[in-house]
Formats: sequence, structure tokens, C-alpha cells
Amino acid sequence: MLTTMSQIRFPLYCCYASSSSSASLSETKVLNGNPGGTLSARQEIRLGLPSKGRMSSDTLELLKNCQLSVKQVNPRQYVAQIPQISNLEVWFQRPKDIVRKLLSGDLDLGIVGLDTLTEFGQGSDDLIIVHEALDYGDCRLSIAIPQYGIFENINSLEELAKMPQWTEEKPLRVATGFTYLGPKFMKDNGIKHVAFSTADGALEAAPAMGIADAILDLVSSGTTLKENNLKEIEGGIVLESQAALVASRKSMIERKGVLETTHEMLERLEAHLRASGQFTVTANMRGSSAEEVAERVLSQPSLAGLQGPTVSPVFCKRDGKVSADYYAIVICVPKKALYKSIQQLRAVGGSGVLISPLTYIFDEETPRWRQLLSKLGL
Ligand SMILES: Nc1ncnc2c1ncn2[C@@H]1O[C@H](COP(=O)(O)OP(=O)(O)OP(=O)(O)O)[C@@H](O)[C@H]1O
Ligand SMILES: O=P(O)(O)OC[C@H]1O[C@H](OP(=O)(O)OP(=O)(O)O)[C@H](O)[C@@H]1O
Ligand SMILES: [Mg+2]
Repeated sequence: MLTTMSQIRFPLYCCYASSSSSASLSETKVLNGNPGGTLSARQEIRLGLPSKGRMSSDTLELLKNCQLSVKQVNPRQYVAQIPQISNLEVWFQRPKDIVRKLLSGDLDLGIVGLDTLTEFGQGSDDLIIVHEALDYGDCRLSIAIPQYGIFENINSLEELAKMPQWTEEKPLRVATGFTYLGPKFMKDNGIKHVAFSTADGALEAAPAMGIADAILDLVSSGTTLKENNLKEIEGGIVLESQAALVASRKSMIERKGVLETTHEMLERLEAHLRASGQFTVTANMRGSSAEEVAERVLSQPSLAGLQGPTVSPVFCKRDGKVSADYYAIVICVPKKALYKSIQQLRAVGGSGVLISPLTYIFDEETPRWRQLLSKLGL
């Protein structure tokens, strides 16, 4: 059923259960967790993780790779521990409920997609993104229209908005699960005659079913759009999303231990994510001194490493004398630039090149931590 923009506003903290039989029931307040406002007295720190769906196993995998394995007795038990961090409880929840419970103060930290965070966080300044790029769950929230019929030659949001078909009486009908971001995006883009309808999934069917003219949904590979004869349009991307670590401002400031736990999680995540894009490369080079070898290595654009190459003499004994004719160099190289780096190493005399995976890179204090402290006014 089609609803107009003004009909699909869903309040964030509470809604009213409707009942045709009882006037008093229609005033019953239904909350998304605790009424918020004051912090509850619990001692434990709570981290919300996706209980199901495509984010759930990738989240557990990421934490495991940060040496933060989640110990869950069985998959239907919704509370678990991360033994590496004392006093931390993991609670498995649906992604939208993680955001709601961060807002209500029932969770302190959570991992969700930026799309869910933006839709259900609705701009609340209590939600602080600690790490915005956990490198999985990549997708975009995007408008799509049919490839056929009156839309055949429409390829941009501007062209869509200008179509003479949309009037006050007969607006552009958009089906979406994003009932906050959808109307906001249209309003921000000055598009007037729009009406939204909502559904829980399989939105790509709506145009062919005659329910909607366009949809606003997540796109990743684009296969679902293609299989349903839909296309994205220029200017139609509302946001780009991937998994993010989020924390409640109030918890970080007021609840004992939350800021320290956030710091530890951020450090471990950053160390793992930085390392996962790099290899360690070791090679031998003939040379007259460490400086001369370093100069040759640094003459190549892909061999600078994190802070420059480590160059160490390789000693050997010849005619009873110990000398260093060779030097071992160690650098970090982005995985994507591996082959180019090997070519450059060979070009400056490198041989015996060894490549090993990197597990963690703990650098100096991360800029994200400084940004977090400044957002908290600390
Ligand atoms: N096709 C996709 N490819 C990659 N990531 C996606 C895709 N669709 C959704 N996501 C990301 O994964 C998150 C969870 O999506 P998922 O479909 O698993 O759960 P949901 O949509 O919240 O629940 P459900 O589909 O069961 O109602 C989304 O919020 C988004 O960040
Ligand atoms: O671009 P693609 O790689 O094809 O992915 C996009 C699809 O993935 C999500 O659906 P999901 O699988 O979660 O099903 P749902 O509609 O039931 O939520 C999203 O809502 C799209 O329908
Ligand atoms: Mg889904």
C-alpha cells in the first residue's frame, strides 16, 4: 500500500501501539529499549554485534583477526564474552536494534553498517563513529528505476525529477526500507512530488508489481537490480556504506572503562586493518655501505616502506676477513603494488626476495583516536 511522505514518519524513541478496540491502548507507549536520559547502574561494558545476516560472520571473523575472539556457547545464545577484554559483554542484536540500543543507553559500543547507523541514528550526536571503514559490508544506498518504458532514456536524478509525469496528485512513487533517509534525500535535492512506500525486503520487485516507479535500496554487486530490469542513475547515490565501530558519547564520557575499551578496540582494529593490506619484503643487495644501498632503494617510488627501508649488513668471511658486501633490506609493500615493487627492487640490484604476510602494524597514536578525543571535548 502506498503511503505519502508525511504518513511514514517513524519516531525514533517511541511509537504508539494502535488498537481499534481500545482508546486507552492506543496511548500505550512502546519504547526501543530503556527510556534513555540517565545511565543505568550496570558495571559491565556492552558491545552490540549483528546477530544474523551478512554482517554477522564477517564481524566475528574481523574480531578474531584482532585477537578478540568472541566466545559464544551456542548460536542461539545472545550474550557472549571476549575473554581478552575483561568486563566486556557482547550482545547479539539485529543491526537496527544495535543503533536503537546505543541511543537508549542499553549498549555502549556496536558494529553496524553506516547505512543502518545513519537511518536509525537520524543524526543523533550521541552516536560517535570510532572507525568508519572496517573493510567489509561494502554497499551503497542508491535510487534505481526501470530500464524500460517511460524511464528508458532517463539516466540522472535531475532527468527523473524533471519528468512531466510527476504532479502533486500523481507523485513519483518510491519504495524503500529507508524511510528516514529517503524523504530527507529528496528534500535536500529539492525534489517535490514524491511519495514513499515501505517494505521489509525484495524491494526490487516493486516497480514490476506496479507498486512503485523507483526504489531506494542497498546495492552491492548490482546483480539484484540487473535481474529485475532496474538501473541506477547519476546523482542517485544517497550514501556509501561499510561496517563501522560506533560508540555512545554518553557511555564514553560517563561509564567507567568504556573509553579505555574503545581505545583498545580501535588500536587492535587499526593494527590489523593496516597490516592486512601489506606484505613484508626482504631482499639482499650488493653495496658499499648501508647509506648507498638505502639511496638506491629510495630512488624507486614503490619502495619507501612505512618510514623508509631497514638496511642491515650481511657479514661474511673471506680470506680470513669479515666484511659486509651484501645488505639485507626490509620494507612493507602494499599488496596491490607487490609485483611493481619486485620489479623496482630488481632494477636497483635486489636479489633473493622473500615475501611474508604481516599480522599487525601498531604505529604511533592513531589519528582516529585523537579525532575521537576531540569530538568528546577531551
Ligand atoms: N548486498 C549487500 N552487500 C554487502 N553488504 C550489504 C548488502 N546488503 C546489505 N549490506 C550491509 O549489511 C547490513 C545487514 O544487511 P542484512 O541484509 O544482512 O540485514 P538486514 O537488511 O538488516 O536484515 P534483513 O535483510 O534480514 O531484514 C546492511 O545494513 C548493510 O550495511
Ligand atoms: O547488489 P547486490 O549484490 O545484488 O545486493 C543488493 C541486494 O542485497 C540486499 O538484499 P538482501 O539480500 O539483504 O535481501 P532482502 O531484500 O531480503 O533484505 C539489498 O536489499 C539488495 O536487494
Ligand atoms: Mg537485507
